[in-house]
Amino acid sequence: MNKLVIASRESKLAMWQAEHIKARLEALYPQLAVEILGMTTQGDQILDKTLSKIGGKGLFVKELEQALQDGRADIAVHSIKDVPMNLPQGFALAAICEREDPRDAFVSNTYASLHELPAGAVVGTSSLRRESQIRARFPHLTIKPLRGNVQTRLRKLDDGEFDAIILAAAGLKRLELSERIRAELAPSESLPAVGQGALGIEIRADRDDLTALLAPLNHADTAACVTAERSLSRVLGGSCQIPIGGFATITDDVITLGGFVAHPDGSVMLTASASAPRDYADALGRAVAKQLLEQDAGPLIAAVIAEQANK
Ligand SMILES: NCc1[nH]cc(CCC(=O)O)c1CC(=O)O
Repeated sequence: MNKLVIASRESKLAMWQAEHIKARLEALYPQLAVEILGMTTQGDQILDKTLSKIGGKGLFVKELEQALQDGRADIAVHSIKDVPMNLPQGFALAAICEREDPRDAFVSNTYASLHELPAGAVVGTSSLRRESQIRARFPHLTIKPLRGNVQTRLRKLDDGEFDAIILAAAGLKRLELSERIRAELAPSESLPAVGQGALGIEIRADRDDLTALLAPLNHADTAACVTAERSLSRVLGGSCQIPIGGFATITDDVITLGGFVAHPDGSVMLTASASAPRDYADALGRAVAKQLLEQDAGPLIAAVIAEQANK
């Protein structure tokens, strides 16, 4: 193989991520010519509705999968957070790369932290996960929807539509916008989204020729943690339609996974955690999901989905 094409969304963050993988592949394989095919997805185009209403995460990946299917591209680079828990038939994740900062970031031009925000202050986020956790701890704040790519969200903050916004620290750091971060939210304050901060490389499942080539990009610890997180979310039917979080860490080959399911208004917050050896990442995710289901996460999720549909 002497040429490889990467399919990527065209947002600045997606392009940074694609360039990053391109550079890593070129360093590994000096003979390989790597090109990037930028494309717009439905998730990028429909900006006036929340993700939970337009159908969620799949909207950011479908067009890229079509390019893999047609042979216009060999690999697709995604924020693994945006990748549905079940890939469509015929596609596979070939690598999960080392994670950037997994935390959520508090961004404001006026206030240094969530604690400083006065009653009625407006916080921008369209993530039900972020919304539920903020409402549970700070019921006096107002949450307003905020969509668009990272630059768009920052511009809306700067235009004065919000007192503060919450973004993934990883995206800001990659775009050299770290100085916008006023505070990083500890996982105990804002449990990250499943996979947040990690990149995933998707291929067509029949591209055996790519498996060995991409293997060096896989980061074993990140892959173990993200596998546990995605397993948790998969059991619970996780998507952007429900407030769900999952975050795993690994120390001495033992993975510890915490997860939650909540009502968007923060009135119900079910939490669970467990640990397991690294080879049991998938089972660990299922075990933490089971703990949540034993706390009646099932009816809560059904009720939340029904409420969202009626909004
Ligand atoms: N939902 C969009 C999205 N997908 C991935 C990231 C950030 C980077 C990452 O998690 O890898 C973001 C932006 C955000 O949540 O602020």
